[in-house]
Amino acid sequence: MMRQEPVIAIKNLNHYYGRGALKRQILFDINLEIYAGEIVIMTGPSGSGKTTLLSLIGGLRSVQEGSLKFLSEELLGASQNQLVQVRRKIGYIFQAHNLLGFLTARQNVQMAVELNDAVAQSEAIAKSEAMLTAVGLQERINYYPDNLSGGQKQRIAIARALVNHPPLVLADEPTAALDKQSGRDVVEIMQRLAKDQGTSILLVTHDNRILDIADRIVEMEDGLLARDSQSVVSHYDSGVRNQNS
Ligand SMILES: Nc1ncnc2c1ncn2[C@@H]1O[C@H](COP(=O)(O)OP(=O)(O)OP(=O)(O)O)[C@@H](O)[C@H]1O
Repeated sequence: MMRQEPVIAIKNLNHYYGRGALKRQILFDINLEIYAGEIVIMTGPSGSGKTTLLSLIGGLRSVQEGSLKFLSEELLGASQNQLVQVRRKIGYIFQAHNLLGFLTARQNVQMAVELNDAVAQSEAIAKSEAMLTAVGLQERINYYPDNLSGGQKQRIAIARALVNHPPLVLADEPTAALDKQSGRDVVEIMQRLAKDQGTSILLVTHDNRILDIADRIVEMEDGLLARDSQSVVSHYDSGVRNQNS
């Protein structure tokens, strides 16, 4: 079977901050492909370039050198308008969930639906409630974020990121502020929804307790992609192990 086009295809990507004498290279010759439905976890020490790479993939920063394709569309040289269109096709989940405090759980999700396409309000409400139910918040639909736990707030953020069925979700430390069980719940919900919808997830984390949800783990080190496990236990490895046991 032929493999589909990757959702993300990065080739020989370099990135720099500063200019003139202060110019400093932050990313070095990054090569990475992410396919539909894949969950990729990115780890690496602080300052290794993870957030920079995530922001380039998310169309939040302009690509300077190399090639970065989102759904076959080249982002090197893309206009601001093109980047806006790309951002519309991506769900973002950040450590600080960025919910609006004066809106209820449902209204926070509904806003994402209404910003994205011209749907009737009743349909936007129905979609938002269905998504909040999918993340287990059916009893909390009309609550304000301040009256919910950290894990529940993060589940609203997941519902908001996934409600438009984006091909890609970018998550930066989504479990950082959560206790062990809530963090686990949150990533398992992300995993289930991603598999159901065929969404790819790129998740940056320092949280070793959630590595097992990944199809692949990539590791950044000093601006280089130091390690890329094509799968956590490759078929080849498990085959060899079986033969020898
Ligand atoms: N806007 C900026 N201008 C100049 N330098 C920056 C800027 N943003 C980040 N850097 C530098 O680029 C390097 C990579 O930063 P980045 O935030 O991508 O790392 P990170 O791996 O995400 O770190 P952390 O895990 O702490 O979030 C760091 O040395 C940082 O100081």
